[in-house]
Amino acid sequence: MSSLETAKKIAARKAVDNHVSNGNIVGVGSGSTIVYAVERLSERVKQENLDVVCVPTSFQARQLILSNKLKLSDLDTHPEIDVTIDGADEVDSNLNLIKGGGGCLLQEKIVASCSKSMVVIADYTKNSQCLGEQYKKGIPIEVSPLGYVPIKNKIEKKYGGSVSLRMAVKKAGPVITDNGNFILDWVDYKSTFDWPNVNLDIIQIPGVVETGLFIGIASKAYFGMSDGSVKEQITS
Ligand SMILES: O=C[C@H](O)[C@H](O)[C@H](O)COP(=O)(O)O
Repeated sequence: MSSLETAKKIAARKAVDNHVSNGNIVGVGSGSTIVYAVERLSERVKQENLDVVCVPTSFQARQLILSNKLKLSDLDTHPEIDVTIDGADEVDSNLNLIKGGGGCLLQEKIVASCSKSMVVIADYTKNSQCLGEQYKKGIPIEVSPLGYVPIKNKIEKKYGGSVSLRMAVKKAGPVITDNGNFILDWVDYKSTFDWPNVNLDIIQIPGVVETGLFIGIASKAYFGMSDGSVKEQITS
């Protein structure tokens, strides 16, 4: 296993061990790091006979829950979640996040917003001082297909940088999210922006469904480090 995968795994396992207990409703994030968390959760459920219910944040998360034989639920049945564990593309020093590199940001944000706490799991490359310092693929913005060109133009005109439609790799055409929307990726923005205000402003543009900026949502992050240790970060 590469040092990056080991870092993801140790962060994920520690978060599950520290934050999940018997009777919990757990929000299950998306991406590659969450795979290790679900594996650990499944181990603990078997070993400790835990009664845990899982609410997915994506089609991928749903499949992971099912393939690990965990109890699957949804927000209709469990609108209040004890803890959501999820990955991130970048985490700044205030625990503000960029998410949505895998296109799952909308459901992730809804589930996180229904949770008493959101715990982030990531490898050491995701840990930064300010957003945009490490992650160069841009801030994902989920939009209604009808409005993607005017939304792109409005963001570029007001804030600069460059906004592009995310294209699929194994299909000729755009990426379609689990919710039937498009994803715009915004690069070359100023890393010194006032992110809470920029986020609120972008969400106001008609046709914007959600942004991958998670501001003031996460309460703790676990970073797997290259030396095999796990760094814990909380909000100040
Ligand atoms: O859309 C994807 C999600 O926001 C992921 O949680 C995020 O991209 C981090 O993924 P990974 O754990 O693969 O780095």
